[in-house]
Amino acid sequence: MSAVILETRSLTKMYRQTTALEHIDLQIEKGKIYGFIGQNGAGKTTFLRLVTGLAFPTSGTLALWGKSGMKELQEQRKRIGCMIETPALFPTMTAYQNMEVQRIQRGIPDKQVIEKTLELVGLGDTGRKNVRNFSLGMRQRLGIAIALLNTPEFLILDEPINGLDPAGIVEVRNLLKSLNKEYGMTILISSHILEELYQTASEFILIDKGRIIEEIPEHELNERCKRHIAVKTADVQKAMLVLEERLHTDNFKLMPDDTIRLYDYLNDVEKVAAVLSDAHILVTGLSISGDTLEDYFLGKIGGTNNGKSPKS
Ligand SMILES: Nc1ncnc2c1ncn2[C@@H]1O[C@H](COP(=O)(O)OP(=O)(O)OP(=O)(O)O)[C@@H](O)[C@H]1O
Repeated sequence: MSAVILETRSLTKMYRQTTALEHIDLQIEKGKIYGFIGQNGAGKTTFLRLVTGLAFPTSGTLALWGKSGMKELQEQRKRIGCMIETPALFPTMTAYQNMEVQRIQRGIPDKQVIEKTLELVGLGDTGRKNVRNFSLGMRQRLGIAIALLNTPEFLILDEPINGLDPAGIVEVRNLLKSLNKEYGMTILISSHILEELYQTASEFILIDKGRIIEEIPEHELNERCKRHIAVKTADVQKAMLVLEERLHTDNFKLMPDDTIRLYDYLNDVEKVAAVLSDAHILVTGLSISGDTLEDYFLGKIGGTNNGKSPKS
């Protein structure tokens, strides 16, 4: 079993009348990349602030590396690097100078860590260029570099992809993946768009209105969103045989509710219907199903996509 880095039990945060987080039970395991997904106001930042000690819970408990006492938690937090909200950068300074300010503020003695970290995030060659001339992707990477100054084991990033263009998203994605792969760093990243964290995170935690609505690994998410023809019939065994023998495919799966998911012939549903009908199989349902990631997320939280109802 993987080591647990963060564990919360019934973690709750109230702001006067607003319940920002309600009874959050979560476990973050070592070595994984977690995508923390929720719409604006869902409670993501509040959760990350509680973990990093920027705010205190109203009730519930939080443990880091198994430690939960106030003093011990503060000690363990030294093992965390975080970027919560936009990093405060000095635009008229270089990347190196910005890092130096942070290093001194945080009392990190080793000066060499700056060059090493800038290299790591791909900003080693920015020399005398001022931060105001950086692209958004470069600024985000500099923000991440600042979070990495203390060589953390657990990296927490709040919306690091927000506002980035596709090239910037790829830059940040590659960086996070390599930090995870090369250094075994555990990473928790928040976003309001599931699609953005797809291909970066290996686990997804969906949050809505202060509550966790789902925790799902990437492969299961793919499985659920994969487009397929859903075949419903009482004669499941015979239908599967017909698919194999007459359509020459074994690219299907029998689901627990006895629906057959066929991943072939998506452009020729009529052929599937005809073949099953020729074999005298009574088909009670035949439709193309499968969500886009965003539809899936909106379906989970009961929202809509541009006024369209989410698919079930
Ligand atoms: N300091 C605060 N005082 C009062 N209410 C707050 C405070 N911080 C957050 N809230 C409220 O708590 C809820 C959760 O906010 P939070 O910022 O954690 O959401 P979020 O998922 O991070 O969204 P966003 O991406 O918009 O920041 C919201 O209703 C927000 O208005």
